[in-house]
Amino acid sequence: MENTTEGKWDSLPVKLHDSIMQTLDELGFTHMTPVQSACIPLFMRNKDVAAEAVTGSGKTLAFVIPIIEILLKREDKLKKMQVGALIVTPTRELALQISEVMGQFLKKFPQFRQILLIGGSNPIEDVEKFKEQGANILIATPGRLEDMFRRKADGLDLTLSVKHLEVLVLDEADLACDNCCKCNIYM
Ligand SMILES: Nc1ncnc2c1ncn2[C@@H]1O[C@H](COP(=O)(O)OP(=O)(O)OP(=O)(O)O)[C@@H](O)[C@H]1O
Repeated sequence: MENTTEGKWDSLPVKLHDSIMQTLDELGFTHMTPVQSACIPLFMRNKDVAAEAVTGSGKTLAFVIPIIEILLKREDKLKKMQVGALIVTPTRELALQISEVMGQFLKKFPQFRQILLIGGSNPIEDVEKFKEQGANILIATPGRLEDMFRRKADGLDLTLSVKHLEVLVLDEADLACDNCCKCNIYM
């Protein structure tokens, strides 16, 4: 990537976990992109962050890394059905991409489970998967997410699971709100 001019990862004011540094090394990502060096320190100090950056500027890692760091720093470890982070993204393709990146990093953190909740499959399969494997990080498109909140009768109480939420990411929020007529967010 061309635009990785913002210093090495170890120049961040907060030290990243060794396993994250190792994964970055394996990926060959020696330097941060501007959006990463701007967002990661704020995120890790639990600030609200709104970032606007062009496609391909490395936004995904700017929230994937802090999510893992924030969940690692929790005093009460997340249990199987406790969701600590929710990423909402407008398209299935974006959700898949984020899940792949998250998966690369979670290989070294087997204590965390992620689940991808997107349309195009039978929602009952998602309910069963969630109940069976649990999930601490949700990556979802809005429609399927809303569906999952209505599955108490099928044995999934998502409202209860998200009581432990620490991080909410609205990826491509402008696009999501352009497409969405179900909520009261106006931009
Ligand atoms: N620090 C880095 N060094 C080198 N490559 C990187 C770095 N961060 C991300 N990349 C790579 O750059 C590409 C674009 O990153 P990413 O998909 O996160 O961008 P984005 O801003 O989220 O794009 P989009 O708006 O399309 O979602 C990916 O292939 C990713 O692996």
